[in-house]
Amino acid sequence: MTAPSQPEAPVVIVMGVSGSGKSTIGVLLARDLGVSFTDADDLHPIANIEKMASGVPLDDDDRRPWLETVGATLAEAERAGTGLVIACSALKRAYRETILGQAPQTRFVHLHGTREVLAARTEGRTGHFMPTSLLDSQLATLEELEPDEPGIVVDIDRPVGEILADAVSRLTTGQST
Ligand SMILES: Nc1ncnc2c1ncn2[C@@H]1O[C@H](COP(=O)(O)OP(=O)(O)OP(=O)(O)O)[C@@H](O)[C@H]1O
Ligand SMILES: O=C(O)[C@H](O)[C@@H](O)[C@H](O)[C@H](O)CO
Repeated sequence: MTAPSQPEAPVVIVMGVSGSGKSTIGVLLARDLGVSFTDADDLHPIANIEKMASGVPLDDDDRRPWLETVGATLAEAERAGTGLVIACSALKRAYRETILGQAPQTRFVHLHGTREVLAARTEGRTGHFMPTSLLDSQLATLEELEPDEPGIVVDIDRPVGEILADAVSRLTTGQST
């Protein structure tokens, strides 16, 4: 499907479960699209970070104010015409709809991988608050990006450069899932 019109400065959420590469790909995607980058992990209330760090998954109530902040941040980028890439898990369709209610031009890049690849990635990093033990809850919560949602699904089982090139090319030609 081809989107009807593409804003010159895109507003994009790089989404997916913990360890899917949102921060890694998001910062590079922002660079290539010529817009700023924000990591939604930096928008979580401290209580949410402490909860995840202690091995307890967030629930809808924990995520609600955070998603409002993410949506408001994207809406401001839309209004100002600056564009923005945000790395944000956006695991459920209802969360994505909340964000679209605030920032309707948002497009999603869903970084998609198997549990095996995801576990290898989270186990391979150090100094991050999110324990690998929460991966199963992240996967159980995830509702994959569907064809009628605005965005693309990108396979993460390949080098960063390939993922990035695929995402840039499909976003800039207006492809959707
Ligand atoms: N394509 C890739 N190939 C190999 N390693 C990768 C790839 N993408 C990301 N990584 C590595 O996987 C780990 C997880 O990536 P990253 O931190 O970007 O994920 P994330 O989705 O932002 O995670 P979280 O949501 O938990 O913060 C990092 O150590 C990163 O360097
Ligand atoms: O919705 C959630 O449960 C959270 O956003 C998590 O996904 C983490 O913040 C992120 O993945 C960092 O590890």
